[in-house]
Amino acid sequence: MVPDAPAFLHHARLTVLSGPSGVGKGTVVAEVRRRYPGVWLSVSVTTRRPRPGETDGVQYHFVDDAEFDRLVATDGLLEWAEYAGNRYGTPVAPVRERLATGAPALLEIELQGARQVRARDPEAQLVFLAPPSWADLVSRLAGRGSEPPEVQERRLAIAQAELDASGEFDVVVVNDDVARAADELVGLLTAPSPDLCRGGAHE
Ligand SMILES: Nc1ncnc2c1ncn2[C@@H]1O[C@H](COP(=O)(O)OP(=O)(O)OP(=O)(O)O)[C@@H](O)[C@H]1O
Ligand SMILES: Nc1nc2c(ncn2[C@@H]2O[C@H](COP(=O)(O)O)[C@@H](O)[C@H]2O)c(=O)[nH]1
Repeated sequence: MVPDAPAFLHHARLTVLSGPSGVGKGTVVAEVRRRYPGVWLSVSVTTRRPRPGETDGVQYHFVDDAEFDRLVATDGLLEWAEYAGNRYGTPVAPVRERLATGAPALLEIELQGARQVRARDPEAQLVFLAPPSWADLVSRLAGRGSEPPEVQERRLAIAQAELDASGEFDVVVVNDDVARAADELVGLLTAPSPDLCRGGAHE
């Protein structure tokens, strides 16, 4: 039987997983959730069109520009960014509700959003997923085949800047192997926050 979540997964900490497009964030998170279905992942809103196989409300909430504008104007997003011609954002209410229960929350977002989360919540744990090499990243993005070559080029140009910023993150996990990277991410999700080790933020 697959356990719902590790018994020690009880610290209300926000973890952000970031990294260049095609590095394998979605794949590694899917492996973590296959093992532990109780690991909670925020569902972002995006103005990007769904890919074949994507379902509204599962991978993303797919919205139009007017709805995205409305969410920004009403402070409905914890963070948001424009990325390769589309907008993406994290609905704030579900994250707040999740953390209020004392359980951890995971976001899978790009660099600008990770920076915004850090500014709003300095306790958040920022994890950068890196490819073993540039050539691996290029071949993974191409091999996924979900974007035409010109969009892949645009994403790879952004990826270069994202890799340069990996030093801003608390931890860098190399996705050389999905199962191994998932092990590492589970360890990070279940690690007590440094603040809790000191005795709590609100004393
Ligand atoms: N460790 C790995 N070794 C080889 N291939 C991998 C590995 N991890 C992921 N992949 C493959 O790389 C491709 C991209 O993975 P994935 O879609 O998870 O990336 P992503 O970082 O979530 O991308 P995006 O940010 O664009 O959503 C997929 O085809 C996936 O199967
Ligand atoms: N800042 C945010 N970035 C997000 C969010 N949801 C996803 N993303 C990132 O966007 C890119 C592209 O995603 P794709 O699904 O079009 O390949 C990737 O890096 C995602 O991690 C979000 O809510 N905020």
